[in-house]
Amino acid sequence: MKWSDEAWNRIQPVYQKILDMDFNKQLTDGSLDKEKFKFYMAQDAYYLGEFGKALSAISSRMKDLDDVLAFSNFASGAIVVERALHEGYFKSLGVPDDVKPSPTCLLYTNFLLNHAAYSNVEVALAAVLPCFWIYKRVGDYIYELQVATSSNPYKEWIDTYAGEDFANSVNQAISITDKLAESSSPSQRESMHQAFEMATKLEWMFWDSAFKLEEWPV
Ligand SMILES: Cc1ncc(CN)c(N)n1
Repeated sequence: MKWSDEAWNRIQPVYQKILDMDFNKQLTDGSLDKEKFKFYMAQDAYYLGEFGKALSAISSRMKDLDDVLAFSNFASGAIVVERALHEGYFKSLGVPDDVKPSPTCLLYTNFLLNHAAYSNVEVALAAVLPCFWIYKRVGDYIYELQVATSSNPYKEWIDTYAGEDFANSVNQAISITDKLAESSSPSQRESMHQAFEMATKLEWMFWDSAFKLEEWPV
């Protein structure tokens, strides 16, 4: 069985919880409170900048030049989206440019940067993979359900992750991760699973923190 098939099976309980989240249900039917979406957008812009740096660090650690190029393209793609959020949603929603990360956002981005810098590269790949794969699956799921209510104010955001370009990046990231997993030892493959599962939980926490408008306790 491919590493990615095993990984996807192992995260099913958390993935189902993600589909069931109020944030995603309300985004789908368009009833999500604007403040929550605004909070999410601001945090996501911070997240994407740090995610771009993690992808860039991973790119520099790859051996195969095609993989260096792929991760370097993913990194620039993340930063292009971050810039577009500032130009688009930040202006239309009135989000200030200097976003301070929430506790969950900081936890998640530091988790990714830490793996990108210090873990074996295949584990670093497994840590960033949910950022691609879960968004693709959740994006497709929301897209399918929202068609009936095309007046949804969040339609533009929903369309972003249901597009073909993103699908190609996701498939490429999965197959590079599988390739590295094939030449990894059983214990390295297990470390990859643990990083993948932890990042999946952090994805859940990221949506949850936006729904709660999470603040620093002190
Ligand atoms: C938190 C989060 N995770 C993943 C993605 C998709 N790259 C995102 N925009 N934001």
